[in-house]
Amino acid sequence: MTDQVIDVTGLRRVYGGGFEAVRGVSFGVGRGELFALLGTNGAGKTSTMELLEGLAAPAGGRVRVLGHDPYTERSAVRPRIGVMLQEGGFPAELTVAETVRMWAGCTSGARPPAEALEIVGLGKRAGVRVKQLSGGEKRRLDLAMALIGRPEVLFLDEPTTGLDAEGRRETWELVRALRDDGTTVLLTTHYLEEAEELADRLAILHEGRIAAEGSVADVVAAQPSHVSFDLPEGYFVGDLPPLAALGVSGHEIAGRRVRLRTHELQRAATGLLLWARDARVELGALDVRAASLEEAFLRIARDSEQAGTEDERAGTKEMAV
Ligand SMILES: Nc1ncnc2c1ncn2[C@@H]1O[C@H](COP(=O)(O)OP(=O)(O)OP(=O)(O)O)[C@@H](O)[C@H]1O
Repeated sequence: MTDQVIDVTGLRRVYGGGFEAVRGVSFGVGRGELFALLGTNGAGKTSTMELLEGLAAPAGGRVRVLGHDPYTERSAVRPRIGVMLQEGGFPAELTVAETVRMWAGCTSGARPPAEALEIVGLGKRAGVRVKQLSGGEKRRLDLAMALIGRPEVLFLDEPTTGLDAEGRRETWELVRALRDDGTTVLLTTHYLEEAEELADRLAILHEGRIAAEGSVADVVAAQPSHVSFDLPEGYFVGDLPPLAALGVSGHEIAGRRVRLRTHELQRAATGLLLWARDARVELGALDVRAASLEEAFLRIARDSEQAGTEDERAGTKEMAV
C-alpha cells in the first residue's frame, strides 16, 4: 500500500456570495512526492490549498492530510506541516532574525533560526528589517518560516512569484533537496517551467475542476504535436499526400498556411518532407513542434471554455448540492 500523505475526494469550496470556486476536486499525493497544482488566474489553486492547510472547512468532499482532517483535527496536523502562503505579512519593523526567532519560539522541535535563514540564502540579511527586504527576499523569508518546524508536508503557494531567474532556480534546487530528503511537497504555480522542473505529478485546474492530471509526460502525451508550413505557390492541400496516411489527425488552413495535428510527429514530418523533396518544392516557414506542457495548458483552457459555451447554449445548468 502506498503511503498516501494527502488524500482529497470530491472537494468543494463555496464562498459567501454562493460562488463555487472548487467544484469536486479529487487527487492524492504519496509520501515524498512533489505534486504541482497548475492553473490560470482564478482556477481555484489557492482555494484548494487553503482547504488542505486546514484554514477553511470544505463545503463538500473530504480531505485527509497525514491521515487527519486538517480543519477539525488541526492540532494533529499543524505541527507536521509547513505552509508558505501567497503573502506572508510579517511585522515590517522586526529584523529578519527577530521574525524567525519569534516564529521558532511558537514551534516545537524548531530548527535553529540561523539554520533556517542559511537554507534559504538569507543568512547575511539577518539584521535587516523586514520592510527593507526586496520582494524576492520576502518570499525567501516566507519559505524559511515554512521550513522552521522541519515539516513532513510542505505547502507552497506560488513560492517563486517575484523572484528573478536566479532566485527561482535557487528555490527549485532547495525544494528538490527537501523532496529528496523525503518531504512531501504540494505547490501551486503559474510557471509551467516550474512544474516541468519539479513535479513528479501535476494537476491542471480550470474553473474549479481538474482538467488533466498525471506526470508531465502523461499530460503532454495526451496532446498532439504540430507541423506548420506555407503551401508552395500553385499547390493546394489536396496535392499533399493523404494526411491520414501521414498519421495526421486534423488540420487547419489559413490562406496558404497549413497546420497539421498529429500524435506521430516523426511519421508526419518525414512523410511531408519526402513529398516536398520529390515534388521539388520548398515548404515555407516550416515549423515542427512537439507537444509541450504549455500547449497542453492552453488547449485545456480553450477546450473548457468552448465546452462551457456549448453547455450554456444547450441550457444545461449545474445544480448546487
Ligand atoms: N474570499 C473570496 N470570496 C469570494 N470569491 C473568492 C474569494 N477568494 C477567491 N475567490 C474566487 O474564487 C476563485 C478562485 O480563486 P483562487 O484564489 O483560489 O484562484 P487561484 O487559482 O489561486 O488564482 P491565482 O493564480 O490568481 O492566485 C476566483 O474566481 C476568485 O475570484
